[in-house]
Amino acid sequence: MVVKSPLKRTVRILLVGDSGVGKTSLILSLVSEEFPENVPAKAEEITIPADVTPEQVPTNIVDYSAAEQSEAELNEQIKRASVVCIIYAVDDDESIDRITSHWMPLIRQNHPDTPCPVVLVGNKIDLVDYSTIDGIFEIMEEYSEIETCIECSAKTLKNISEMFYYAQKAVLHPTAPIYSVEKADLTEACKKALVRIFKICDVDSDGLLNDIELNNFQSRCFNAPLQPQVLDDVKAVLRKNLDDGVSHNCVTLKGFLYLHSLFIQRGRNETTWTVLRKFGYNDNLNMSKDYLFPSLKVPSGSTTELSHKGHHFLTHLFDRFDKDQDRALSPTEFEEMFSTCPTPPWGPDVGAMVPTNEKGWITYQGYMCQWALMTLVDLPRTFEYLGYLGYNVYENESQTTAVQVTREKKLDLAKKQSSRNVYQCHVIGPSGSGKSTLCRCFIKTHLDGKSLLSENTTGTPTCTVNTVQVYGQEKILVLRDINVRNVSDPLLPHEVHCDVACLTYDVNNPKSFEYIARIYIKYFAESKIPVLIVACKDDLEEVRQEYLLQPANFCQKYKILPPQKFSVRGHHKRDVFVKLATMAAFPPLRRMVHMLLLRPQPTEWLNIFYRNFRDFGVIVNDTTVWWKAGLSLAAVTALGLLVARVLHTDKIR
Ligand SMILES: Nc1nc2c(ncn2[C@@H]2O[C@H](COP(=O)(O)OP(=O)(O)OP(=O)(O)O)[C@@H](O)[C@H]2O)c(=O)[nH]1
Ligand SMILES: Nc1nc2c(ncn2[C@@H]2O[C@H](COP(=O)(O)OP(=O)(O)OP(=O)(O)O)[C@@H](O)[C@H]2O)c(=O)[nH]1
Ligand SMILES: [Ca+2]
Ligand SMILES: [Ca+2]
Repeated sequence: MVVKSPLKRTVRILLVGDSGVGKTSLILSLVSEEFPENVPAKAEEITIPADVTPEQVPTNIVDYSAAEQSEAELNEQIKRASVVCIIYAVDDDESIDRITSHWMPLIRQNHPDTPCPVVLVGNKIDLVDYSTIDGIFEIMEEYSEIETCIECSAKTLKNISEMFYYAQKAVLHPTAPIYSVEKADLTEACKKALVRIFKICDVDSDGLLNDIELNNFQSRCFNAPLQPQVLDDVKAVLRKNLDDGVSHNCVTLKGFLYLHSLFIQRGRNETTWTVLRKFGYNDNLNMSKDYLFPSLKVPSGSTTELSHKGHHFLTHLFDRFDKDQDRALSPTEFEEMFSTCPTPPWGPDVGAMVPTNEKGWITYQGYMCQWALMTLVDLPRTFEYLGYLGYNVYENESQTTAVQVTREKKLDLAKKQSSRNVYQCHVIGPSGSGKSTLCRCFIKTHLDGKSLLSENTTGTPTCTVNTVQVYGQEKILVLRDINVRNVSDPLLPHEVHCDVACLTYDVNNPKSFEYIARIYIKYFAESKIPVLIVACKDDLEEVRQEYLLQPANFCQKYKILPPQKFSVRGHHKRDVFVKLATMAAFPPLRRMVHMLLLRPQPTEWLNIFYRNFRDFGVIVNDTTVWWKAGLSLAAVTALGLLVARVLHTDKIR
């Protein structure tokens, strides 16, 4: 698939100029390829089909005649035109003076916002043996929207098709936005765009484009490789004209910019424009909305994750910019990576949300988690940044291929397993029960319990993201700390809705369980959302909860997994996260049927498992059902994980 360039759909060429200069004759000469002796005052509007025009764009040619049209009609036509050709007769000085005294002001007046490109056409050169071009150049300097001038003759047909070609080009590849004739240099906006393009093409980020990078650039933009001879010629031109256009046999940024100004000076604007459009720029040299925000339909109940391609692209990007290969991005590496974007996609506070190294620099894992989170909660932003980073150019397709839309949740539920890789877990519990600490533990794997507790936690974000292994497969879990101000405040639907809920209480606080018991009964007991109750601060003394049921009994009554003990000072802090991710990945198993044995002899769990089944009169089925997680039995045991037997939920209900 080739990325569609945001070209204008039709080109509308309007011919204006004083009476008798030859407008109608020019149009009819073009169409009939011979000079018509007798012409009407005004030619009918002509449409040239795309395939016979040099730029493959349908083109309308519109005549104007003062004899047939009012001032108002003329203004209307000027407004509708995508380019205006002002025709003068080379033998008529009056018609030349009128370019500046009448026509240019009239055109400007009708295009107050964005200038309309203009082509100056001197007709009837068959009548004189001099050129008017010198005087015309002066006018061109005065009006930047005048793209070109040309002298021609309707009578001898000289430069007739060229005139219409230039008009078409003036619309499709205008000079004014990219090159300042006055300064004889690229415009600032064009330079900025080309610098970004240079950086994206500079795959090894050494500030130079080597032959391979140049070739890739050429193939991507023009769908054809550079001939080796052409490469040498290009470098020879640079060496001849610039001191530092070539370095180590590679093209420098300065050389790259110089080449573009050379193309434009030679009238080859289309070369530069093709490059700019390929990299997403519109006619105003902004990155176009269509390019940055492709549309992708996401049914409700589905989520968005990075596809294999997206993952691959971002991994490659990371490797490119992790210059010292320490698997983390230093501030400089981070800045370099996002230098092709208007601003970085996330700020320095990201360290509080995803894994970092000891220095607080985002690790590869943290970086991928951050992208996963963005793709989940703010897909347009993922598209936008992939666009800035050059995904479309590298892959030669739209950013939508970097993302996959997951199957609707109800299908996951029906199939009793999920195809997703990213899950959302809501952490809910009374104030002080240890929610924030739990979330911090999730990402600060390099800190011990003591440092975790002593860390200054003000401004703790509501989200933490990390990877978790579920049966040997890497899943991403997003923990969202649901801050409830008052115990009596109701939870909003978006605070309830998630893939798994983690309800926390403080074993040391007798009043803390009641809150989550009520939350469970009110919001989760009847829902399909799996719930894990977490007994926090397990290192402190466990006290009796002031509630009609003690936590373990409560779980039994509601047929949910028994409370998972957790302490920042504990040794197996990750168990809780693995359990949450597993429950999210296998949603129908919200009742305790689903067991995950984390270490070879976690007899405690195994016992509870069987005991619970006995308690509820469930017959334990002996056949072991292995999840189709793509893992063989051997692989699972080799990983030290044991998947327990599973019963169909239906049997318990
Ligand atoms: N010698 C010469 N005569 C031309 C040329 N082009 C047009 N003419 C003549 O100039 C006269 C005016 O031409 P038109 O095509 O009617 O000019 P126009 O600009 O359409 O004029 P209005 O319709 O009055 O606005 C006619 O007699 C044409 O034959 C040319 O290239 N060379
Ligand atoms: N001993 C011990 N103290 C803990 C543990 N977890 C958290 N704490 C302490 O308990 C207090 C509350 O912990 P937080 O994580 O802030 O609790 P929270 O649920 O986020 O509270 P709010 O933000 O008010 O809703 C803090 O002083 C923590 O240091 C733990 O495992 N053991
Ligand atoms: Ca006419
Ligand atoms: Ca690094």
